[in-house]
Amino acid sequence: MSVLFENVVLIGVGLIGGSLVLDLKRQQLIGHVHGVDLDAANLERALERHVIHSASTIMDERITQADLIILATPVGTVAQIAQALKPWLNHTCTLIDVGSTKQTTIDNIARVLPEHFERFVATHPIAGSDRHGAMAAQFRLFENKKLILCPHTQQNSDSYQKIWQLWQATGAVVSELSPSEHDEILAMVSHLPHLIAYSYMHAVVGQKLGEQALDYAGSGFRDFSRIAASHPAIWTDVSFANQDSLLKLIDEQQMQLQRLKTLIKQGDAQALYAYYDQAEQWRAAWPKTSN
Ligand SMILES: NC(=O)C1=CN([C@@H]2O[C@H](COP(=O)(O)OP(=O)(O)OC[C@H]3O[C@@H](n4cnc5c(N)ncnc54)[C@H](O)[C@@H]3O)[C@@H](O)[C@H]2O)C=CC1
Ligand SMILES: O=C(O)C(=O)Cc1ccc(O)cc1
Repeated sequence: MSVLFENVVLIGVGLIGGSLVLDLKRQQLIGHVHGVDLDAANLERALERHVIHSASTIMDERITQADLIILATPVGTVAQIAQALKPWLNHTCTLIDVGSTKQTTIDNIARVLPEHFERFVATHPIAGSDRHGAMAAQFRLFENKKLILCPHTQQNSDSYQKIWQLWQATGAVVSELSPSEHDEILAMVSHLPHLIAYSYMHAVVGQKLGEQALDYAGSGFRDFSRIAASHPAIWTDVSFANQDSLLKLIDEQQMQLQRLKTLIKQGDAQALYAYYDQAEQWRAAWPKTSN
């Protein structure tokens, strides 16, 4: 495949943005990568690790040369970054994001950069970890992982096709969802699980023996709580951006816990067994249909 983009600006040189440009540079699908990040020390590490070729803590005239801009910062920063980009964007530049929620980002780009909206492609890799920053960037993070594109009504087909190709080149399995479906679905399988993991840490440590209890926790607790070590900036922004879906799901979760409480209090072993058995079957069947 020939070079897809000659001049890339990566805004947010962290786990996701850094991993994406590492793969694309290795395959020579992109040329020069200029990193922009608020954190100067993080940019130093990115330069040392050859994640990016040049770096800046501010938007400047280098943006005008970009034929691809990758937005890889927490979703709550998008409107303000779009505003800062506005004076520098050339009209043929493709703009993408990698954020965990899609609707508010699409709305913000349409509002702040209306003349550029057709060249904005909303993307979301369902891959990552609880690590963050340029030191966490790694090759092949997206291989065999799902990648969701959320096309919008004004989509420029040239930008869209190229971004599809770009993600396919990382080994990701690309599919499409509408932004609203995306946010509703990801609330269930990614966002609420993170919020529950955070809240469970509070529930445990809030107990009299809580801190001591952590010394005795095993692999089940390790698996369940790993995502509570994720960066709070990401999840604070996700919580607000996807609040409609999340608030409904929190209510639903409270009802499920209430149901458990009732079954235990009633001593209804049969109903409790059936409840666990059903969940066990759904979970056991799941990896067969997932990549
Ligand atoms: N962590 C994960 O596993 C996944 C995260 N995402 C999404 O990818 C995006 C990036 O997340 P990560 O790479 O995990 O985060 P990260 O924390 O590793 O990297 C984000 C970088 O953005 C910088 N930053 C924050 N605000 C900024 C601003 N206003 N201007 C310039 N730089 C700024 C930070 O200093 C940091 O270096 C987020 O929108 C997140 O929702 C998507 C898939 C997986
Ligand atoms: O740490 C994990 O396992 C994750 O769930 C990673 C993750 C975090 C945020 C996303 O939007 C997508 C994937």
